[in-house]
Amino acid sequence: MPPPHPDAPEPGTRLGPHYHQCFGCGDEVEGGLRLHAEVGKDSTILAEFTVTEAHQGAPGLAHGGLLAVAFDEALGNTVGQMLREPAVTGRLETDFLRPVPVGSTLHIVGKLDGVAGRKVYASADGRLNDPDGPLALRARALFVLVDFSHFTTHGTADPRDVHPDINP
Ligand SMILES: CCCCC/C=C\C/C=C\C/C=C\C/C=C\CCCC(=O)SCCNC(=O)CCNC(=O)[C@H](O)C(C)(C)COP(=O)(O)OP(=O)(O)OC[C@H]1O[C@@H](n2cnc3c(N)ncnc32)[C@H](O)[C@@H]1OP(=O)(O)O
Repeated sequence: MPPPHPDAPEPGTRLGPHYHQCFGCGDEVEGGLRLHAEVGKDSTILAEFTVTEAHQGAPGLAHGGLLAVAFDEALGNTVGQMLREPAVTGRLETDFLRPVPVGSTLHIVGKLDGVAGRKVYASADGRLNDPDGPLALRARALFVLVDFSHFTTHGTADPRDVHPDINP
């Protein structure tokens, strides 16, 4: 494991949206997850997602795909904040261990597991309603480090922006 980047934010730092229209963390998206995140101890990212009626798959229960979005977001944040390099999800694997009811808050802890060239391995646990609550989901992901041109070539990011819309 490489150490965190020297510019990685300190434990306790609250992290704003990395992009205001991001479905996972953006504050301008109707029905988005509005995931809140902060830096935890030992290079972890702590994220919270409260399930609303907009996130249902069955009556009163969260949709599994949306829960996977929360993990994609928390894991992407873990990789981006700790390595301070742009990366995209190559693979995301999610174990759904307990139903997640509307109104509950998932407490997600993301951590880096390893780096091999451009491949970054990360994993996260999600607990119900309390950081020590019952384990509801577990996810593992492979992110691939990319140049910022990935977002200007394939998306609509402005090539003049060296840094995308990232807070802080
Ligand atoms: C400018 C400064 C910026 C600083 C940034 C700082 C801070 C950022 C902070 C915070 C960010 C916060 C939050 C982020 C939040 C959310 C995250 C959401 C992320 C997403 O939601 S993002 C959308 C979904 N995502 C995609 O849209 C990807 C589509 N895809 C591709 O764009 C290509 O597919 C790509 C680029 C992945 C690879 O393409 P490529 O041509 O560049 O590289 P290549 O194929 O050679 O792969 C290289 C090595 O990865 C292995 N590999 C690749 N894919 C694999 C797989 N699936 N399974 C197993 N291994 C895989 C290969 O096997 C090879 O391994 P090896 O080196 O060992 O041969």
